[in-house]
Amino acid sequence: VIGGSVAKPNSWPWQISLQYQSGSSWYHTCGGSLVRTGWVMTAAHCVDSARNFRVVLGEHDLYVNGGTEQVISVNQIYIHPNWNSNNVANGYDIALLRLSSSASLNSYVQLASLPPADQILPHNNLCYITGWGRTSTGGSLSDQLKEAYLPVVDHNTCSSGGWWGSTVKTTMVCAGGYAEAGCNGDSGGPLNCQVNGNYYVHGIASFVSGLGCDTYQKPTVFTRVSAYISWMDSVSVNH
Ligand SMILES: CC(C)c1ccc(NC(=O)[C@@H]2CCCN2C(=O)[C@H](CCCC[NH3+])NC(=O)C(F)(F)F)cc1
Repeated sequence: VIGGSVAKPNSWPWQISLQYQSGSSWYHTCGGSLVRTGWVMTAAHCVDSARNFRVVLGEHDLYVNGGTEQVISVNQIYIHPNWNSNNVANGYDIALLRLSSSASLNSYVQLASLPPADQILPHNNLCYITGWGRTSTGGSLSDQLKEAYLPVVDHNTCSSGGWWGSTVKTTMVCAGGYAEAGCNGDSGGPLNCQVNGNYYVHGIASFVSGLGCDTYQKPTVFTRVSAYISWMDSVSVNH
């Protein structure tokens, strides 16, 4: 996350850290959201490599054991069937992770609220991106979970010339401030949007400009969660 600030610990209790094993160590690679006690929602591009993954819930500082963490291994990965790892602009950058055991819900670990199917937020709707991603383009990951104010940029604006053009589809949500943005390592994490006073996860961090995370008129692009409610229901009801 570029800009914004360190979040109050566990104030986004559905946020998870997705980690992969290399040797005997584990590394943060992406964010994600707990959507059922046994299911995590993340980006397809986070899990389309043959790696061993685990999920850390109730996390704040990646390098400090705060005593609220729950570490659970990933049993099964369900990537959207239409996902094409060679073309993130096609969309479908969404995956569901089946956990090997159920998370215990408490004040540090809670389920995300998902929007109703097909809900589209208005321009400038209040949203926050959260994550442990790079804090500057090419910089290092954040030790502690960060949050940044990222208002919605409607499709009309986001897909216009000089902005993302036709790279952005209606199955995506754009959000961006001027100094604030998602960055590498925030992938898969939530865009937390306030609707009638409550926060809903409306986006899954998908891509930013290859020229830099906070490039002018290239807001952060998220998978639009409300476009995939039926797919998620079909996966979880059948597995
Ligand atoms: C032209 C279009 C298809 C396109 C647009 C932007 C990109 N951006 C990128 O590839 C930049 C550079 C480093 C990783 N990155 C990203 O945008 C990565 C992964 C993208 C998945 C594609 N492999 N995503 C993120 O950093 C984010 F925003 F989710 F936190 C790639 C392709």
